[in-house]
Amino acid sequence: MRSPIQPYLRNVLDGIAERRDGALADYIPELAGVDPEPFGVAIAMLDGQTYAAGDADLPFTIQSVAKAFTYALAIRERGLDQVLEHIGIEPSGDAFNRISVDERGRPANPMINAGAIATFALVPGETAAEKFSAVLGFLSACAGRTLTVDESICASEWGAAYRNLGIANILRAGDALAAEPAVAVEGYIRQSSVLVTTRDLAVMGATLASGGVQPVTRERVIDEEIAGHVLSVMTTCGMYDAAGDWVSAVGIPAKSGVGGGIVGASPGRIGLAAFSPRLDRHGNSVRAVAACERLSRDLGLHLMRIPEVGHLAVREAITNTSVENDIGNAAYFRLQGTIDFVAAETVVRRMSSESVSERYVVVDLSEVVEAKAVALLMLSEVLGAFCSEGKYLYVIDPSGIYSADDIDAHGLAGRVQHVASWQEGERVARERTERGLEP
Ligand SMILES: NC(=O)CC[C@H](N)C(=O)O
Repeated sequence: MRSPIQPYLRNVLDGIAERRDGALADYIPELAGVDPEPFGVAIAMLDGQTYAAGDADLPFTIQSVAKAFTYALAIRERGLDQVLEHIGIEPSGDAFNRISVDERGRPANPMINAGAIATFALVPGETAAEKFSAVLGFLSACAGRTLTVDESICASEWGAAYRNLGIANILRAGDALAAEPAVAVEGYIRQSSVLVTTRDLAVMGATLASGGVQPVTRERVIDEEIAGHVLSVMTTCGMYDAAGDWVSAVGIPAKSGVGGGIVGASPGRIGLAAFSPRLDRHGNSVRAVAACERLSRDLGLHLMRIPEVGHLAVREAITNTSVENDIGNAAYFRLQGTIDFVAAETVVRRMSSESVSERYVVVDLSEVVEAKAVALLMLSEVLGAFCSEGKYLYVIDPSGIYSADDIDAHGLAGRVQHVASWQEGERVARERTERGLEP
């Protein structure tokens, strides 16, 4: 059977393709000559499956989309504190090519040119080539294939790099650039000239969306903490002076480039990308912005419009049964899904609201996908209270959601037992009772 997703993406393109407003970036001579018509869109699931339509496999220069990834690399190599010493994380409200520095002389954020040049300077290596090779290696690791450079666009931008060299010189004069201006700008321009496809960008977005694991190679390229930080800065600064519009209309951490590409990373969900060369006055692709807006709306990806699923956390609860059930008069709580704070609140409210008359309490976690630390803490509190009432506690936990270590850490060692099934719980409970053991 054919997946409905590919035709859907085709439909997204068809609805936007007639838009021809916007203009090519012309301050880079070679970019002014690219074909303005291509239009591609792609999404990548966190297991590496991709869906694409239009010109999604056509290569174009990554330009400023690289900034988000080089920033991740610099943090991985230097640590967040050192990177924050050099580059702020406040939206500048200015165009991407302005010398936006804060009162400490740091570039306002890493997503504008000033901040990206300072970020590139922090990448390990002495020369532009050494630093660039680390960047190319990282971009390739995120894309899951070896990326290359468009040499003619690179040379063209380097030949007209007056503004970026000016920015770098001012940063260096203010002690805010950790390399010689020419080294930082040369490497930064090479990084901007890396060729990617829309599909590559979607996969790279998925790498950030998954918390740092490349979905195809399964390589962990950055820590979850770093991924979360980068996504935050993309949310507030990734679309330059259109960030406010972007967050309200699309609500997905993203980064655009003057090559016409936009990468988006919907945390824990998907990576997405769109590409078309004509740009709006902010330097963001007109059609790619429109495509991302449509995807966000149709696929329900807006960060501020998360469906509330916590109320489904308790799938089944059997308490205060007068009849003997399978496990000899046990209370049974079957949980499901991802248990975060909101879900755990429904669980503990349910467990503690009624006085549970049964002597055995079974908590079945076999359909729980993940439990956050706060959820285990809350569950442990309630189980601890059951314990003090003299109940026997059993956990069915085939995928190790509530490990022996967690149980220990919450002071319930020896009081909560893992069992494979209801039946095993009953057997263990009977044996203990027969041997006169306390719960
Ligand atoms: N916004 C962008 O994509 C700008 C990148 C481009 N290489 C520049 O520095 O001007």
